[in-house]
This record gives sequence, C-alpha cells and structure tokens, in this order.
Amino acid sequence: MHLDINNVSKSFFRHGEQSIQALQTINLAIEDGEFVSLLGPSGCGKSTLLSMMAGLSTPSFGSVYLDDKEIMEPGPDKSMVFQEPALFPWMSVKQNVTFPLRKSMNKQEQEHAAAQYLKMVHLSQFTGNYPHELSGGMQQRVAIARALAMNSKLLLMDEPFGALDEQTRQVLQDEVENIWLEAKKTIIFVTHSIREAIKLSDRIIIMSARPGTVISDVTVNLDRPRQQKDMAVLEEDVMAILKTEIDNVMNEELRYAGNH
Ligand SMILES: Nc1ncnc2c1ncn2[C@@H]1O[C@H](COP(=O)(O)OP(=O)(O)OP(=O)(O)O)[C@@H](O)[C@H]1O
Repeated sequence: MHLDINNVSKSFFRHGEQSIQALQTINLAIEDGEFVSLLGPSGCGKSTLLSMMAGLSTPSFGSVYLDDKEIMEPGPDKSMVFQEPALFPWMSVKQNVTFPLRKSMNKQEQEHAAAQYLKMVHLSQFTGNYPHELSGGMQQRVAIARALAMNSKLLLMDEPFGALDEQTRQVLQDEVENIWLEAKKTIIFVTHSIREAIKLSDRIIIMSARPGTVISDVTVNLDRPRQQKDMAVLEEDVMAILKTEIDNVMNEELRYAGNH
C-alpha cells in the first residue's frame, strides 16, 4: 500500500463564493505499515485532509492516490474511526462489527472476524451486549474492532480518543499500538495531543494554521513502548514548532472578536 497526496488544496464555498480555504498545496507520501499522526492547531484542516483520504470529500485542487488509484469515494480499502463511536444502538456488539462485512464475507467468516477483532480489543465477553450497556471507552473499542475487521489497507482515525478520560485514553493508546504492531496496518491518526502523537507515531506531520500546509515532517526514532522520559525532549521540540501556529490562531480569533 502507498498513499500519495499530490498538491492538494481544499476550499469551502458558500453561495458560490469561496468562504474558507482549509488546505493549501499539501504533498505527502505515506508508505505501507507506517503510523503517521497529523498534528496542528484547531481548524488547520486535519479532519478535512483525513476525509479526503477516506473518499468522503474530494480536493478542490490536486489528487489523493491509494496504490496509484485516485480516491474518489469511500470503499472497503479504507476504514475510519471517528471521535464518536457511531454504533447502531439496536444492534449487539457483534452485529455492529459484522454489519459492514455482510457483502464481502459469508456468515462463518463474519463470525470469525468479529471474534478475532473483539478479542484483540478485549471485548470477547461483551459480544452479545448492546452499545448503551458499555462505557464510552468500550464503545470506542467496538468501533476500532469494526474498522479492523474490514481488513482494509488503510485505517484512518480522527481523534479517536478525544472524548475519553485520560486513563481510558492511555489504555486505548496502548491497545492501538499493540494492534498496529500485530496487524501491521497503515494508520493515519489525527490528534491534538503532542504526547499522544509522539507515543504512537513513526512520523508526525505538523500543519500550519489555516490554510493548512505541512510545516514539518518529524520522524520519531524512539524504542517502543515509549517512555515519558525519552519523549520529553521531542515533546519540547514539537511544542516549539507548534507554538507560533497556535499563537497565530489565537491572534486571529482576538482580531475577529475585536472587529465584531
Ligand atoms: N463542510 C464544511 N463547510 C465549510 N467549512 C468547513 C467544512 N468542513 C471544515 N470546514 C472549515 O475548514 C477548516 C478546517 O476544518 P477541519 O475540521 O478540517 O480542521 P481540524 O484541524 O480538524 O480542526 P480541529 O482540530 O478543531 O478538529 C475550518 O475552518 C472549518 O471551519
């Protein structure tokens, strides 16, 4: 698998006029098995970029290619985990995981995949439960199992732990790291957290304030599992790169507030 983002810009229009330029001339190449985080100030276009990788939206300019085929629509070759788990409340945990598999696998294969991936996220005992019977962290694990069971080439995660408490977040970070090591997936992971990005990624793509551009492509060369003491220096470096961008966002918001 390789993912190529070539000269991608994205603008949003309102009443036929450009209202927001979200991304400007993004170029990125992502190789098989990499764990890549997208990091940047709020509103810099991380989710917009991810949604184009998922085929949920298309660039205004430039192209995104998965294995030399232009991404034009969602498909089974890419799966997505959102901040909210978005499970079907009327389906059991197992049914939620097997639902997207119904066209590509027979019943037995679906059962096997659900059992395998629910075991990976430590939910084997909850296959018959319904989403409302689970905690937020457990629901997010179901969403991760569902995405993994699709066995797509590319796993896209948009702030998957953003709505969870710190302890649950740390547990799920460890689980996702282990799954990534075991399942050898390519993961693109959007986060606000520098620490989370350093803990999990091979590469951190740091984006500028809007319109989002790539300002730094940082390789994380630390042994796994990563220890806080080893991460501290890189954390400061990344913070220094991001600080100017976060200041830009704050200043723009203050200017806007002053004018209204
Ligand atoms: N469908 C849309 N229509 C109009 N503007 C949009 C749309 N989607 C995103 N935007 C705008 O594009 C910019 C980038 O948004 P995006 O959600 O990609 O940023 P982000 O980096 O993921 O933000 P955050 O970190 O706060 O989640 C924002 O200014 C947002 O308001």
